[in-house]
Amino acid sequence: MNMLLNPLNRRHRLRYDIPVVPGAFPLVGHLPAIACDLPRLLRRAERTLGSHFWLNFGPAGHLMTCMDPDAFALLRHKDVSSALIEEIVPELLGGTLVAQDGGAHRQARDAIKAAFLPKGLTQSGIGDLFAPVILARVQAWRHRREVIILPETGDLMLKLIFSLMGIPAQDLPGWHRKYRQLLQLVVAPPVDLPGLPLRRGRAARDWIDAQLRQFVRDARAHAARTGVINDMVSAFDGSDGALCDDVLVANIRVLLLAGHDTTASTMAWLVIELARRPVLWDALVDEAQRVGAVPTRHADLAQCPVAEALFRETLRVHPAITLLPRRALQELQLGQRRIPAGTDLCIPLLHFSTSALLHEAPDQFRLERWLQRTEPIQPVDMLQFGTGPHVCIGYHLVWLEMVQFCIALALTMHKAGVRPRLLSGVEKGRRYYPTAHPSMKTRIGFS
Ligand code: HEM
Repeated sequence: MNMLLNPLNRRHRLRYDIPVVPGAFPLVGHLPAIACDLPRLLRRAERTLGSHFWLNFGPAGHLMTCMDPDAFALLRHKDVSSALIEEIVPELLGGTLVAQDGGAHRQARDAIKAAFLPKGLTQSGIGDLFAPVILARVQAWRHRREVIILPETGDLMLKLIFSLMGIPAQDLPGWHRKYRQLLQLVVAPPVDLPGLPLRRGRAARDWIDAQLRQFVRDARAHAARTGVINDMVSAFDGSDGALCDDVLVANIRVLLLAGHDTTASTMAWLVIELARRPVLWDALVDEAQRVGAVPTRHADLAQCPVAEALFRETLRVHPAITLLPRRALQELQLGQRRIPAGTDLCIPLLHFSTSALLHEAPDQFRLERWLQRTEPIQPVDMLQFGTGPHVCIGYHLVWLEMVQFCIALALTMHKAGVRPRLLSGVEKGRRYYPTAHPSMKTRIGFS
C-alpha cells in the first residue's frame, strides 16, 4: 500500500541544513502518514535522509525528528521545554503540568505524584476498587462470546478512571457524554460557532471543571477521607506558595485524559497478542491458577511475572504514545548536529521502543526478555512512559491495572473452558497518532 504522502511534493528541501521529508500536503503536512503509517514513514525517512529530518505536523508546524538514541536523553535536558505541547493542544493541556517546565511544573507534579506511587495507591485501596469492576467486565465478555475489543477496553478504562475520581455510579452516563464532547477539542477546527466541535468541547470542559471544583470543595470539607482526589487536594493545600484551584482542577482533568486512550489501547493490544499466541495464553492461565485471585496490592504483583512481562512487552511492541514534542531553549548538540535555539523537536518513542540498537530481536514479541532478566528495570526499559521530569505519573497504576486485567481474564475464561481468538484483522484502521491504537473494529471471540 502507498503511504499517504503528497505525490506532487517530491522536492528535496533543507531547513537549517536538515532535510525536510518530501510528500507534505498543504495545511495537514505529513499528518495523514504520521497517523496511519508512522513506522514506515520513519524508516523511509531515515533510509533516504539520514538520522535527522523535519516532519510537518500541519497546524503545529515543522518538528525536527531525530532517530539517534541520544534524542531520548533530550527528555531529561534542562534546556529542552515542554511548552510546545500547550501550543499544539491549547484547549486541553493549557495551564497543566504536561506543558510546564521548571518550578511551576515541579510544584504541580509534587502535589499529584504521591497519590499514584505504590504506597499512595495501596493506601487509597485502588486495587480493591478496580478488581470487581474488571472482573464484572470480563465476565460480561464471557457471556457475550464475542466483543469488538477497543471500544470495550475504552469503556472499561473510563469506568476505572471515573471510579478512581470517586464519581458516583449513577452520574456515569452524564460524565461519559461530556467526556466524549471534551475529546473533540483535540481535533476541533478553530471556529467558535454554536453547534461546532470547539463550542461543544469548551462547554463540556466547563461542565467537567465545575464538577471537579465541587469534588475539591467536598474533599476539603471531609479532609479525613481517603482517595486520590483527597490526597491531591491536601498535597496542593500543603504546598509552599498557594496554587490556585484553577491549576488543581486543570490537572485533575488531565488525569482523566492521560489515563484513558493510552491504557485502553494497551489493554486491547494485550488481548490481541494473547489471542494470536496460544502459548502465552497457556502460560498466563498457569500463573492465574497459581495465584488464584486478582491481586489488589502492589506488593502482590511480584507473584505475577508472566502478567507483568505481558504488560511490558505489549507496550514495547505497541507503544501508545509514539512521539513527544519538545522545544530547544538553547543551541544543542544532537548526534552529529548542532540544533539552533528555538527548534521544535519530535522525540520518536515508537522508534526507540522497537529499535535494534536498544532491544535484541526487536520485532519479536518475546516475554523471555522480561522473565529472564536479572537486573532492575532501567529508564530505557520503560521508555514508553517517557523519562525525566515529565515521566508518566500513571506508570504504577497502569502496571497494577494491566496485571489485574490479565489475571481476571485468564481466571474467568479458563473457568468457562474458553480462550481468546482473533476473529478479524488489526491493521486496517490502525492508528499511530495522536495516540496509537489497533483497528477500532478488531473482534475477539471467546470459545
Ligand atoms: C499505557 C498507559 C500510559 C502510557 C503509555 C503513558 C505514557 C505517558 C508518557 C509517554 C508521558 C510523558 C509525556 C511527556 O514527556 O511529554 C506521560 C505523562 C503523563 N501521564 Fe501517562 N501514560 C499512560 C497512562 C497514564 C495514566 C493511567 C495516568 C494517570 C491516571 C497518566 C498520567 C500522566 C500524567 C499526569 C502525565 C504528565 C506528567 C508530567 O508532565 O509531569 N498516564 N504518560
